[in-house]
Amino acid sequence: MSVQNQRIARESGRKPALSIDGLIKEFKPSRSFREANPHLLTDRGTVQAVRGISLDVYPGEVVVLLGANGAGKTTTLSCAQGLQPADGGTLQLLGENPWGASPELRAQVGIMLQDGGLPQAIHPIELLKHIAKMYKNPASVDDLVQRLGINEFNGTTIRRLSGGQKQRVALAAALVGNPKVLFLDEPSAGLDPQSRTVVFDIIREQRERGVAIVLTTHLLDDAQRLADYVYIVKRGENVTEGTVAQLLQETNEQAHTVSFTAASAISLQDFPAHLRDSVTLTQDSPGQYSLTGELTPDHLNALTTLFVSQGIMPSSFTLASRTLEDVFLDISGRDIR
Ligand SMILES: Nc1ncnc2c1ncn2[C@@H]1O[C@H](COP(=O)(O)OP(=O)(O)OP(=O)(O)O)[C@@H](O)[C@H]1O
Repeated sequence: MSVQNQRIARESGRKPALSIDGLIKEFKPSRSFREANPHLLTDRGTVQAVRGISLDVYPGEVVVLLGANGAGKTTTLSCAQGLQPADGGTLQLLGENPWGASPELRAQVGIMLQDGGLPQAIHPIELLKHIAKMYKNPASVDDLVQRLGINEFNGTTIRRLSGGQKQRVALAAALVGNPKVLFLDEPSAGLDPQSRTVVFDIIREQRERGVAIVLTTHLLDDAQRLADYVYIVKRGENVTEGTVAQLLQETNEQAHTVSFTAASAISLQDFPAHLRDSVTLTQDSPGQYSLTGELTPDHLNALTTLFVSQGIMPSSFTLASRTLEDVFLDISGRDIR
């Protein structure tokens, strides 16, 4: 499905819970930054951290915003949450401009920040009960505490909690008000596998309830598992968008990887000449190989024929198609900037 058709399917007569159109956000950089990067400055001496990002989030879907460090994700979400004013473009959160939004609107929005943003000197359950009192129809604090295993560490103040424990409290705090829109900044960062599974289940339940969820993450495996729709941004601009299936299909339908472990040295020269062009063979670590590219059954046949002729029994052999991580690295570049 094309991006346009995908958009129509998502809209289907509904209004987005969050709509961002052409967001611009500028910062006044430090003097040293200005001197080192004059080419990045606007006429006003500012730097544009966000240069026209647009995105929509509909009720009952998980939208994942992906981008390298500094791409503008946090700035975009912070404008969408009404924490900073935009310098251009339009934002609508549940029909209102989030900057200067009414308390009624704020009560319908749950925010889980990257650094927790929680008061430090209080115990977790006391904090959650306190937050619950601010809402007319709060969620059950007991349920959240039980689901997220908060009892285990309630004897400790927030300041002394581990990173993963703080994350769990921050998620509970974002959910206490039964929000219609949920912002999750790196919700699974630092979580152990058990907590990660619980957090994923909770996110999916919120989606089933019709909550509009927007999240950022650098864990692309998590993004692939959770996302109904993905936006990829780079240097403050949209680069591409779509469902995970659509992004995988559009970028390179044919690409697969065979990973295998072989005790003997193997080279592409061992393959029939007509099968060498469309693939690459790399040795990722001693004896661990990846054959990547437009693989056909002939490539698999050539590989197993090679195993037979050289008496190799691979200790592992995996065929995988491209992942969201491959798409992201192709789009955002593989180098650190
Ligand atoms: N208050 C600020 N003053 C100056 N520059 C800022 C400010 N906030 C953000 N920036 C700059 O804006 C750009 C975008 O930052 P932002 O935090 O939105 O990126 P991000 O995509 O969330 O990155 P990360 O993945 O590292 O969290 C960066 O270059 C950052 O240095």
